Amino acid sequence: MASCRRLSGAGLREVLGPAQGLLFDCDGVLWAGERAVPGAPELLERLRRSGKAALFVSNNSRRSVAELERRFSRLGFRGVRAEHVFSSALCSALFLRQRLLGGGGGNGSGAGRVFVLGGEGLRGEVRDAGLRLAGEGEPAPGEPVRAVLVGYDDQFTFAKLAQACGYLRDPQCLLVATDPDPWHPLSDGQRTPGTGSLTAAVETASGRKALVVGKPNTYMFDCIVERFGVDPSRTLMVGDRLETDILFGKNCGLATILTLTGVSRLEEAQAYMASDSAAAKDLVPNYYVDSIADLIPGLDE
Ligand SMILES: Cc1ncc(COP(=O)(O)O)c(C=O)c1O
Ligand SMILES: [Mg+2]
Repeated sequence: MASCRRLSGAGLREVLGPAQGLLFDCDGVLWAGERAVPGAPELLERLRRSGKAALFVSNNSRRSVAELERRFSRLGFRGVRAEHVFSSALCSALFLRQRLLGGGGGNGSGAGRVFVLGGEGLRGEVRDAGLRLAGEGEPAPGEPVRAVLVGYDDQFTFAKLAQACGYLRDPQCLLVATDPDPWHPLSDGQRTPGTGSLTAAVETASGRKALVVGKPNTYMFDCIVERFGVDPSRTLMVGDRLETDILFGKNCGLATILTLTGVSRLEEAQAYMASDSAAAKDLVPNYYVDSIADLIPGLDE
């Protein structure tokens, strides 16, 4: 059972030594806004030197993985390539390709279109997966919209909501959401709405329930396993949000580490641990650290 133990001293080597690799959430773990967490770039460098894999799983659907690769580099993380990054934008596009094209490639003709609530980063991933977007390209009379994809859309409007609901009257039209995140912290202590809040609006207005691709759903891990041979028993999940990252780790059979540089507080993890509910226990991390820089002493020189 998860025990929410501080990871320090000899415990660091005990836990990191046998690990083949680590999965890192991004926002709140590696960086906050435009600022890298102090020591995080050095940790990744040390992991590389120790021969341990580092892969990245983010619920942020704003950017394409190509943009995320540039962000890593801009914030001082060296050697992170796009193929190491599994964002909810990329994985939602892969999920839709599987559902609408049966996993095959092609130009998406005949699969119907996808109505995307989201920005250019998300739209680009859907196009790159070989799917066609509603409202783009050659008009094909009568071509149905086969899926509504809800992502982070800072241009969300009543008109778009109404349009999505129109498509969802067709029971064949899928309702898919990139991630369940309700809100995100801003640097001034305020909060900004996340995709989960937009998805709730679409669910309420359409009477449908969305398939949510991002963490805590295990789909991202399925994508990772398909691309890289990952052994869950030798992989650690590091995250800052209990309800997404830590539950994702638990759902995938990974040991989990909560870092306190982001959304969730230690007291919340302790409250879940003290709860009688079995579901609450799934949100308790195995370990916690103040910052991922605290992992550095557990690695060989
Ligand atoms: C729009 C959006 N979605 C999701 C996230 C969460 O991303 P991650 O899973 O990397 O913490 C953020 C973080 O700031 C965000 O701004
Ligand atoms: Mg995070």
